[in-house]
Amino acid sequence: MKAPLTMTQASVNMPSTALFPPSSAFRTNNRLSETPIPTSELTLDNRRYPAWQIAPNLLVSFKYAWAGISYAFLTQRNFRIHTIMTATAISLGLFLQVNGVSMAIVSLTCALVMVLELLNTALESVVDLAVGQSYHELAKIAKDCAAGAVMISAIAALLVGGFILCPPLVALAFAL
Ligand SMILES: Nc1ncnc2c1ncn2[C@@H]1O[C@H](COP(=O)(O)OP(=O)(O)OP(=O)(O)O)[C@@H](O)[C@H]1O
Repeated sequence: MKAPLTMTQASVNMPSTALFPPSSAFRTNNRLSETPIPTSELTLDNRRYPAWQIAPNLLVSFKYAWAGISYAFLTQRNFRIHTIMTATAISLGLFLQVNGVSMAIVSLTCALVMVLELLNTALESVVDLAVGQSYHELAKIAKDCAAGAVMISAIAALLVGGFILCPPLVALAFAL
């Protein structure tokens, strides 16, 4: 039985044909049958449902990740707002010289909002891919819940930012 590859082994040892196999090999090697592959046998080259393309190395993975972030920034108004809010909160924290733990909390909370907005965008795309422009109650539930998750995280970020940044800001204002 073939031993599962680690990520490093896979990228060093795997021939490019394993990542981009011809269609016939794709079906046999990747076993696109209905037979489930035991988890212990899963490797990088026999993913149950391989993607149209798989990133061949870490650098290319980063490129795709950046493409996703750029897409969200260019197309999602809310993502742009979250980016500006994050930049403002972190700049303010640095300017007010709040302590390291507080900066970490502000950064993590802001990152959570941006991450959820990215996931919301991803989910919207998958839902649109599945149902197109037709109405479906489950599509509505999926999109509304994802939007709700973003909203809750944004409210939490505002509260965290307010609790951490407002006291030193007010103190500074009174000191002037
Ligand atoms: N296929 C669908 N079936 C049913 N309702 C839908 C469907 N597509 C969108 N909706 C409804 O319209 C709302 C807006 O959908 P849309 O895809 O425009 O999200 P959005 O406004 O871009 O969300 P966000 O502002 O978070 O990016 C959804 O929250 C949902 O209530």
